[in-house]
Amino acid sequence: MTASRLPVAVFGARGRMGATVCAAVRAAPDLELVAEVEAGDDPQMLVDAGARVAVDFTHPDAVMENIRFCIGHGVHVVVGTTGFDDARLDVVRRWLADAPGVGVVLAPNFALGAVLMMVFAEKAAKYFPSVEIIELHHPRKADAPSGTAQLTARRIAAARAAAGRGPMPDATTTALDGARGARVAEVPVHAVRLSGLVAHQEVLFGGDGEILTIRHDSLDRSSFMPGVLLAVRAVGSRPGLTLGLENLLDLD
Ligand SMILES: NC(=O)c1ccc[n+]([C@@H]2O[C@H](COP(=O)([O-])OP(=O)(O)OC[C@H]3O[C@@H](n4cnc5c(N)ncnc54)[C@H](O)[C@@H]3O)[C@@H](O)[C@H]2O)c1
Ligand SMILES: O=C(O)C1=N[C@H](C(=O)O)CCC1
Repeated sequence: MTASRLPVAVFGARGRMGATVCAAVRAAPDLELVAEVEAGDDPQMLVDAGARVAVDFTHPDAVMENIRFCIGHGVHVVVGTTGFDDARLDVVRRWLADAPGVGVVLAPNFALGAVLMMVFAEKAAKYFPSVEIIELHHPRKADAPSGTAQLTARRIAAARAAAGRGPMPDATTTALDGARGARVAEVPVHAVRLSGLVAHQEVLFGGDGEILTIRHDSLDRSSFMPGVLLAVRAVGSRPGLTLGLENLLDLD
């Protein structure tokens, strides 16, 4: 007897990430792609198709409505779309409170190496007086700075605060606005957009006579697929909000 496959829908199915996710779901023997939802489609199509999990790689302006719809219809959601702040996360938690048993896994970066980069950066944070982040992405990226850079900065800031580290000693005066990057939780973040890039980030830590650089490069969107499929398979057994792929990995 063949075990039944998990029915999966994809929001943003014709986008750069969505198309890659559709191909990965089609190629997975335990998953079945039952709905490809694009801008302008009625999301009811995924419910009618029997989807148990929906994956969202759309746009920060579209993702909240898609999540609300799925939670309201008892469909678990894997969210890769960026643009989440604490206020948005609270809204998702409120929706989930009215839908016991429904899970949402949300991660700004599903690449294993990027998750490890954030974990290592968090660990290094308390040892260095200075830190800056440079994120580099393809030129059609909608948002800046990236969700990954923002999460990395917040984690570094929290680790510095927990270790009792004060403000960074580095100069901030500039002749031109923006020359020192944007501040995310006091960490300078610099966003590069350049043809030829996919998704890259460097975290630079500076101390007395030494620099530690932690760098991750996604050279192809296939780098995100193992993480996305892991989340698709796990989300149904994780009611509530799971923030970050690291929660699904054994990182001990
Ligand atoms: N978490 C990760 O690992 C990861 C990796 C890559 C990209 N991203 C994020 O994913 C998002 C999408 O990136 P992309 O490069 O694929 O963008 P893209 O512009 O190539 O694709 C987005 C697609 O979503 C569609 N869309 C817009 N509104 C929609 C709606 N309401 N319903 C259904 N479809 C809708 C668009 O028509 C488009 O086809 C961005 O926020 C990006 O930062 C996250
Ligand atoms: O291509 C993008 O857009 C990406 N966005 C994520 C982010 O904003 O952190 C990371 C992966 C690629």
